[in-house]
Amino acid sequence: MVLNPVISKLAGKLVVLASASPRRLEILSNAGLRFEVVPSWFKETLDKGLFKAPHEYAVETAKQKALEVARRMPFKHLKTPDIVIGADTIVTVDGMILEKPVDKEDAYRMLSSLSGKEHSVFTGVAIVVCHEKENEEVDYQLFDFYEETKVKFADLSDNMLWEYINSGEPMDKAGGYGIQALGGMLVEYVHGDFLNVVGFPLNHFCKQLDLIYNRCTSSADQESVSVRLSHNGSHATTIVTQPPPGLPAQSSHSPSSKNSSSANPVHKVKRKSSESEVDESSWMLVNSLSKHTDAREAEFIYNTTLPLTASRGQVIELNVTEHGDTELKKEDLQRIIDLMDGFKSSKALFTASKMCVFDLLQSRPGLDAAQVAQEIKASVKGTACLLEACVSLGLLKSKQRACQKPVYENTDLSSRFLLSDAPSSLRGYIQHCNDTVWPLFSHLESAVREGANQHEKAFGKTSKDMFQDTFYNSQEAKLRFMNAMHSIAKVTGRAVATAFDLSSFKTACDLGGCTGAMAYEFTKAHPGLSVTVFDLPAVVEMSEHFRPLHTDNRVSFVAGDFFKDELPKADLYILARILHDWPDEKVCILLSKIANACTAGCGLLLSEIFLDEDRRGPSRGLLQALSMSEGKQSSATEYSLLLKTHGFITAHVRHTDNLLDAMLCIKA
Ligand SMILES: Cc1cn([C@H]2C[C@H](O)[C@@H](COP(=O)(O)OP(=O)(O)OP(=O)(O)O)O2)c(=O)[nH]c1=O
Repeated sequence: MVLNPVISKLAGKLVVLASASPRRLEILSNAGLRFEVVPSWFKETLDKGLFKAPHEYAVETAKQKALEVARRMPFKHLKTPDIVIGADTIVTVDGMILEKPVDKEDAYRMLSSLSGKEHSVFTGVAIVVCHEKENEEVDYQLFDFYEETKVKFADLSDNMLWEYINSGEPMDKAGGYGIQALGGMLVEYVHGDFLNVVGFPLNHFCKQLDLIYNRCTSSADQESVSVRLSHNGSHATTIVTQPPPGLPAQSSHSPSSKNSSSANPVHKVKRKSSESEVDESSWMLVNSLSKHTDAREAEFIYNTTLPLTASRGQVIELNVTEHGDTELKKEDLQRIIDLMDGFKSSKALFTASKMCVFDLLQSRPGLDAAQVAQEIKASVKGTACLLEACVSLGLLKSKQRACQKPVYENTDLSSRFLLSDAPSSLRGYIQHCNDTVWPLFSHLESAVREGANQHEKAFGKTSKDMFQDTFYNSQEAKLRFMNAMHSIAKVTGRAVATAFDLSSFKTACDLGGCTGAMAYEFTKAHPGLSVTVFDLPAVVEMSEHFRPLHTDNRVSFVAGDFFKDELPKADLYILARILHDWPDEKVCILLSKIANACTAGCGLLLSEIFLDEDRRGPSRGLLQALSMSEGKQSSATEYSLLLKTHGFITAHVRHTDNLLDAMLCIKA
């Protein structure tokens, strides 16, 4: 192809975009590049004061984003990419660097500082080329560059600014505006690459790829630094050959050049001293990325005492710890054992919970096995085994005085999550897992063979309407199901409710909001918000039982079927754990109804487990899919594209550390 000879060179390679930006995804996929998205976990917290020029900050951040993903993938995704692309966009005005606003006031400050003036938008881009060697070693080559575009804003009145801010558009964009959408109306002129402002300088990127793939024949010719990373042991290895600002550089790079290069972190190893130069002024960035260390938590320490340097193009090899291999094998074995025994642990938890062991030991700590057996009406032998198993799982503690029988009490974990009346009780959901999910999973092989749910085999019912057949077919089953939804919503609700600034919304409607547990979390988190819970009449009539003791009247209930009936009017619709259960046709009906009920600027807050873009995790979401409901599990991008077809623009995506992720979309 003449138009994209370089892009087509990447066909067949595993190209990874280390970015959660939907704009970058769109620009690169529009250019015909095929790639996976693995958003970087690198936190954009480099000290801006340490950089001589703003673009250096953007380039360094882009590098860190790309390297974090390049380093993480062999461990977490068990595959090594061929190329990782990272980018960082910043806006600079009057010597200040503007990134994404943290709230509306911040957006106002940013936009008013841009009003009537010309400013610069810089995007730093890093391309990490990975060469996998024998022994699972990886050489990294790093290429980076930046692009500057000048943008002039018209004079903006306060009214205009606030209307724009209230559209929700500024919040995930550098400088608080999106030139490609409503923000385009604020702009008088653009000098330079427009796509650079949107987040990715495509033209410069193609030129850079051309340099890498067409012009250079050997790595030594290129403006890059190679680093070899070994990941076949318990420690990863890499060394930094070029320090961040403030530390002495080992190799010069021209400040006027838009191409600079460096390579990066990680180590805890023995090095082969013969393969490196020794230099008193050298330094090394050390990151203890041990087998227990998650890259997200890894802490970087500057260690000025290690005399190790490298220059451009030089490959440095470091050894892993001598015991790396042995440790890994032990770990592997343990992992398999944990997987084999996983079902036993689950069932022990379900049984102890069902037999009220945790409630009993909360009210009467210090009982021995015989006393517990008597209370739960079970055999002493069986109870003793169950209690000991719970101790081994960290759910109970046992104490034993000399010559006496052991006595039991709850751990902090069980007091928090396993008591019937704990604020974060998961007992209802655990019971649902025992009574409903467990029987379904015992027919997993049939489910996999048939690609269909196993309700009939597990419960003896046909499942045209799963909810009616399984969850609402008796008063008792309905209460059990509502209890399950209530407990999970109470545990996840706060993280979802506080994921975004919702102050511009006054009324919300929680579709399929069940007992209102999520709705109460939303009203707690947002004092100006009232929430209507919309659910089936059979559910609404029972919702009284779940009403919290202390509440004002900002949560109300309306009975109806969201596929058939008119939806209550609201500024914001909430869909939490709904879409994954329904087939595409039904999802389409529901989203069309929401879209029709929304005027421009209305919000849709979607909360689900978002799969990683490469569908390799999280396992909670992928295991949930095995129950073979008619719906499916999707990634944030897939949800975002789905909602786009219904006229919603994704404003923010949040991967919470809780059980559910969230996405806020605005009706265009
Ligand atoms: C100025 C401007 C920025 N932007 C966006 C591009 C970037 O997505 C964002 C700047 O934030 P970045 O930190 O560069 O990127 P990101 O947080 O969106 O994604 P990641 O860190 O995972 O790579 O601002 C626009 O969409 N339009 C604009 O006009």
